[in-house]
Amino acid sequence: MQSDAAPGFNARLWRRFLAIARPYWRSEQRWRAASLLALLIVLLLGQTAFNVLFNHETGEFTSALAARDAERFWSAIGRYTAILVGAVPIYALYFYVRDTLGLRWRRWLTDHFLARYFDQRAYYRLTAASGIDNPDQRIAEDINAFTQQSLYFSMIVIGSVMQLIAFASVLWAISQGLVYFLVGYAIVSTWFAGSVFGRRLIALNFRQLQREADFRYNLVRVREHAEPIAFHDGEAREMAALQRVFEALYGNFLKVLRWQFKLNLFQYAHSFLTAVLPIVIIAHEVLAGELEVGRAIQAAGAFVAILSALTVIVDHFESLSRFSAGVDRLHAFAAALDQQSEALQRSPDDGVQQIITQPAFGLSVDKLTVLTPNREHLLIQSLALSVKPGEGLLIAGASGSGKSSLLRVIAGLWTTGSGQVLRPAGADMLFLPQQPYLPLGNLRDQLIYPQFERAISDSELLRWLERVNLPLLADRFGGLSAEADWGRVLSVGEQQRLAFARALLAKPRYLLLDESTSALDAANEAQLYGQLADLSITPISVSHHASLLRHHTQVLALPGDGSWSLHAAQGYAWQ
Ligand SMILES: Nc1ncnc2c1ncn2[C@@H]1O[C@H](COP(=O)(O)OP(=O)(O)OP(=O)(O)O)[C@@H](O)[C@H]1O
Repeated sequence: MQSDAAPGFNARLWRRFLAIARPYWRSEQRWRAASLLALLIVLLLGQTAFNVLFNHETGEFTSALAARDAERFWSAIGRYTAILVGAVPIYALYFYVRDTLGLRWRRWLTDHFLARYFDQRAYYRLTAASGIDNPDQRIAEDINAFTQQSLYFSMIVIGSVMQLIAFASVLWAISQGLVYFLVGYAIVSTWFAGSVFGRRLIALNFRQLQREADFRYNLVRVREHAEPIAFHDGEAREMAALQRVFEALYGNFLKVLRWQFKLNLFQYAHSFLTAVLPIVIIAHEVLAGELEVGRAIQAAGAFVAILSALTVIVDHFESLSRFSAGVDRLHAFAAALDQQSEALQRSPDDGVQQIITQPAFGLSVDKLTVLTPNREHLLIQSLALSVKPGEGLLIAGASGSGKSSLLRVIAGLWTTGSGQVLRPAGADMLFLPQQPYLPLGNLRDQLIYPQFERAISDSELLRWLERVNLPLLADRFGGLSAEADWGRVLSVGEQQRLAFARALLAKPRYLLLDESTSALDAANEAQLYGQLADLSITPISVSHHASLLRHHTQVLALPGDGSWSLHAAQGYAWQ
């Protein structure tokens, strides 16, 4: 898996963050989002106000205790309790609103990325070309982390500014020297944290996200290919591969931990010093009787509040570095999706030739030259043919000669090469692969995929199952509403017949069959092809079965060197 460029903590990251964040705040949901954000800021203001009040009362009852003034002490405690009653709901509501807004943002951004992921089959092209590892993780987890963390950090920054304003006057009134010291201290510690830990931790966290995703992807592959692995007795090899991927994850995590340890040393030294420094600095005023103890405590509280506001970056360094790694991963994903769509929109004048597909009633190709997606191999050169309705085409040739590739071109999945394809649009042309795709869902879903909204009666669906020689299938699983992992519980031949029933039901004018009946016996195969003729569906088949000749009118022979020849199916001498 190719890695994205190493990230950094800089203006570029900020621009990337804005590029991902901005669309939601300009979307149709912006008013709702803005109101929740405004509410959040109000709640944050409330929190800051309560922090100041708490700090003040803490100073008050400490001074009262020091002066052994019971009345002053109990009245301060009374006020403290009243403040508490007001503060608790504000604090709780703050988190509820923040996370609700985060969740709404996540839903919008997920929809947004999913739409781009499925637009013009980007999910298909991405796997082949872009070098974007684990798009699933980017959609499922990176978006979640992005929305949550963006709000978390924004609120921290806004809260810090409020805290700064609220406490600055308190501290200024008590000790101006402390304010000067504090500003210098904040600048030095932020600079130190940034220069020593910055780049390093971000790059390590970036790699960690990637390795975690790789590990999970490898585990998913084992689950998906459990049967072939078991047939191969491949456990040792799979386990070794998984251990290797995990070792890479482990090694990187160890490095993260070592740097976290150093960062923690610094952060704890920083925070303990913060607790004691202000008292040390103003102790002489208290000792000289110029300042009440409570005022000193209040000053120390204000000092800590302001310092934490000024050093937000130091305090949140670890999570900020993970956040920026996630921003980079999402940005790379978005950029790859944009690239895909730009490449598709590029006109032939841009110098890169593409196969042009246009809608038509029948199917024909002209001057069609097909290259592999990396443009390295010429598969077919200057092909010209037309398939009239009712006159099926059988594509024959050695393995690797480009038979399936031609179907991919006709289906519009590949555009590398030149020439023209005229083909029926949309549902008038359908594709049946050798290994059928059986989506998650019940038996009914398998038959009507992908048009789930189509209303077809159960009796009709059952009739279609009978027509592909699966009369007992529904009964066997408890009816059409039965759910199962169909790819596992059905034999490949049954899966092929089920997919065939789906194709018959959709009744396209042309059906592309890529060895779609390879697992069936000759009688079943003949019966299915017979159904195509009954429904006036014209087959364009890739097959190694000579028995299929009689269901087609023409044969396209591909020897594998780019050349081709077209023959009448009747009397064709199968090689
Ligand atoms: N995504 C791809 N990128 C690069 N080369 C590819 C890609 N897909 C297929 N090829 C290559 O293109 C050639 C033709 O592949 P294709 O799948 O069309 O063969 P085929 O004639 O259908 O073979 P078979 O009968 O074995 O299924 C092969 O050499 C294959 O390795």
